[in-house]
Order: sequence, then C-alpha cells, then structure tokens
Amino acid sequence: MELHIAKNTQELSENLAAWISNYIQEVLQDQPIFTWALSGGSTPKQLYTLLTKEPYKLIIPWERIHFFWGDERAVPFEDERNNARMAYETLLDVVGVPSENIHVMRTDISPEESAAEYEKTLNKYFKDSDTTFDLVLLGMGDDGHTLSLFPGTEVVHEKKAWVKAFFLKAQDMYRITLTAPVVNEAACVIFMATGNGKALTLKNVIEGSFDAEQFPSQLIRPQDGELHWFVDEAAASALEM
Ligand SMILES: O=C1O[C@H](COP(=O)(O)O)[C@@H](O)[C@H](O)[C@H]1O
Repeated sequence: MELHIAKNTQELSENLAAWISNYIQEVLQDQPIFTWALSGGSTPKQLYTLLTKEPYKLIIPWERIHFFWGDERAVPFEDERNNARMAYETLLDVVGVPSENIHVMRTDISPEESAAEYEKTLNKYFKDSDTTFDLVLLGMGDDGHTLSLFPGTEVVHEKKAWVKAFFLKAQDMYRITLTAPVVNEAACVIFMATGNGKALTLKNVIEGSFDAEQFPSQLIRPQDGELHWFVDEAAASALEM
C-alpha cells in the first residue's frame, strides 16, 4: 500500500489528477481501452472538475476510457444524491465522453434487476482477463464504509457476486454496489479521504486490526494490483506511520 499525503483537498486533487492522467496514458500504450470505476460522494468532485481543465482535458484520450461506477444510490438520475449524475455534471458531459463508453448502474428498473444487468456488463468486459478494472476510485465514509459496503451489512460478507443490491435501512434507500471480490481483482485501486472527520476511521482502517464488519474499507486488498491512499493532512492526522 502506498500513502500519499497532501496539504488539503485542493492539493490532493491536483496530485491525483496528475497521477491518474499519467497512469491512463501509460496503460493505454499497451491496450486499446482503459476501464475506470468512479466513486460517488462529495470527495472526488474537485478531482473530476480538475480533469476537465487543461492540460488533462486535452491530453487524456477520453474516447478510449470506459466508465463504470463503484456504487449507486437507487434514486432517479435527476435526484442530486445520484452518484452517476454527479459524475456526468462534473466530468463526463464536460469532456464529452461518448455515451457508449458509459455504464451507469440503472435506477429506472428494480435494484435487483439493475445489479444483475451490471454483473452481465462486467462479465462482457472482464470474463476473459486476469484482472478487472484498470482503475477503481473509492471514497471512504466517516463510518468506514466504501462503495456501498456499510458496517454491519450482509454485503460485506459477499465472496462471489460482483454486484449486489440491498436495502440500507439506516438510509431508507436501496443501494447497488460492486463487491470486494471484483474490486480486489482490479489492476489499481485508489482511495481518497479528506478532513478531520475521517482521521480516526482512517487510522483504524490502515493501522488497526482487521475488523471488516466494523470497517468495510479494510476489505479492499487488491490481490495482484496496486493500492494507493490519497489523503489530506487532516485525514492523516491520527496516523502513526
Ligand atoms: O455513500 C457514499 O459515500 C462514499 C463516501 O462519500 P464521501 O461524501 O465521504 O466522499 C462514496 O465513496 C460512495 O460512492 C457513496 O455512495
């Protein structure tokens, strides 16, 4: 695991935009397309916006990137809590990614149907390869959740399915999410975490003993891929390392 600490969210987003841009260009020297699972939540908004500006807007070959999502809140696309909507508004529509490259977790059908459909889509892309996504970008909630893997939910125990839907009682909402098994087969996983509110949780996730029931972010341990944490000083403030 590699830890990258920045002063604040702005610096973190700038560092990460440069890192991701280099990584995409490197990977695309050896293969025709790049597959990227996006994170929802508030943390990546600044990063997405930066990627729509120069130099990234020009140097990233957007038409060769295929976009997926790590998780979705089962609310209509028009609802501002919808993770896909946020990525469209801040990134995808702005740089003009072709619609056939974008794979949303649908919320206009039942969550179970949507999860089954997504699993089929992922199978088409990754069934015959050693790894899954080239990049999975993740956030971590103050409670230690990542994707829609929340503390104390059944889905944290999933060992086989790549995509699951379930009702999250605490939020009175269905969620659709990738599971740890498919993310752990990615070539590269990047977590972003910022702010004091995440400091203790981050310490527990990175330095504490393994307790995925309480801190589901600990489930993310790529088998052969890279794992990076991009955090700001506030989030890193409780770490001993
Ligand atoms: O509910 C969610 O939360 C996490 C973390 O969000 P953040 O606002 O603390 O950045 C996010 O990664 C996930 O996609 C989202 O559905």
